[in-house]
Amino acid sequence: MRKPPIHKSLLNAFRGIFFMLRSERNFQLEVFAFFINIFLIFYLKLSSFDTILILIVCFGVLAAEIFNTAIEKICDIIQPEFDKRIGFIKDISAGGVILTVVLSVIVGILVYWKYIFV
Ligand SMILES: Nc1ncnc2c1ncn2[C@@H]1O[C@H](COP(=O)(O)OP(=O)(O)OP(=O)(O)O)[C@@H](O)[C@H]1O
Repeated sequence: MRKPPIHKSLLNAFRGIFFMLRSERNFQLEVFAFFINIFLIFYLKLSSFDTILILIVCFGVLAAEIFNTAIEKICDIIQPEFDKRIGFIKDISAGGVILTVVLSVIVGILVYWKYIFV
């Protein structure tokens, strides 16, 4: 298959993100949390280093959610019926998202602590 031009590939990728925004509740919540962080970055005047830390963990969670959803969709195509193995794969995939969320909470507490309480 011929490779699509770069602008077409970008368009496809953004369509994927739009699909996530429209249909995935967890992703919507994580995008909401992302905008709260953007607000806090400006409101608390975070340093460049802390801003980068917050942005890395925010985008990490969003990317993990997207990969998790992709894995779930593939699972649903491969096996629409109940299957313990599919359940296990989906649980593992969801576990990956949880890990990124835990990291983001830890980083969030350590970063914002300095600006709010110190
Ligand atoms: N085909 C299946 N066979 C067995 N268990 C399944 C199957 N589909 C889903 N499950 C179980 O239900 C859970 C939720 O799966 P579902 O596809 O509904 O994802 P979801 O509600 O979008 O979850 P998430 O919040 O992780 O995005 C899975 O983690 C798994 O334990």
